[in-house]
Amino acid sequence: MGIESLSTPVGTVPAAVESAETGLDVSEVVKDPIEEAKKLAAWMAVDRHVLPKHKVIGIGSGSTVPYVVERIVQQGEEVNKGRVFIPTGFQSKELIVQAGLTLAEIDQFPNVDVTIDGADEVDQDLNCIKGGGACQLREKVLAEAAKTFVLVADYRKNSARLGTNWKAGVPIEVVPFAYAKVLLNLRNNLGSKEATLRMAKCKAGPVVTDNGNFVIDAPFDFETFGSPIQLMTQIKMLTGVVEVGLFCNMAEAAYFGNQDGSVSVRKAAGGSEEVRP
Ligand SMILES: O=C[C@H](O)[C@H](O)[C@H](O)COP(=O)(O)O
Repeated sequence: MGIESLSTPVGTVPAAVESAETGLDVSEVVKDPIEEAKKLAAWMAVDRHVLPKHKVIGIGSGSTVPYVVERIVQQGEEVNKGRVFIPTGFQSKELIVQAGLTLAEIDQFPNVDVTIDGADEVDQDLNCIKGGGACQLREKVLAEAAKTFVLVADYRKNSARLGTNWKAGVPIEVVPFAYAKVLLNLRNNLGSKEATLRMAKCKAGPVVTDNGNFVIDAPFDFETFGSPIQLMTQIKMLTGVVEVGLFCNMAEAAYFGNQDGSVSVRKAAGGSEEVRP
């Protein structure tokens, strides 16, 4: 296997890799610091929050979540055979199936023990922006259904205030026939002059979500992000909006993997810690 194939695509569980030249496992040699940070956060969150007593587990979306699944698999067949795993979209459904875990849907198990998910940016109060992968609707349903909702991310997502590093705006899922009206509302009434319909790559036309809807990305100024709950409410009130990628007062804890190998843990109840696994 060549070096160019070492990066872990979204949707796969990372595995050890072997150098064609030496026959040695080079996964420990070629390390991407951002991937390492994601893994650190994901593993620690699983170790602390996915306990043997937890039987219904929500699996989020994005490039950090494969490490969550990887760690859950490491807990062993015995504990996992008594569990069901609920996906937040196509990608996490594939992850669950490929890992040999038992897939279920939220309408079968509306009471979720714990959901672990990634984030695009998290503020000091654990409010976050999600939906960079257009999964925010199902993600919010699983976050809300869970007794415990936990965020995992690398250090780039750790901000004092939303809108600091994530400049793409708030992802908003809209019903297709209402997108133009909602765009006007966002630009003219809520001050998001740069709000745009998210266009697909490798497909002509817009991104279509797992629910058959469109996504608008709406940037807001720094001041507006000072009141994320108010902003979320205003956007959600626009008719045609299905869900807003602002998750406020939902997460119990957030884990951020750092470049130095430590993990910053922040809790909604207050308090933070720097842990070196
Ligand atoms: O729609 C996608 C999700 O909200 C992801 O959880 C979010 O974009 C973070 O993804 P990543 O772990 O790749 O940064």
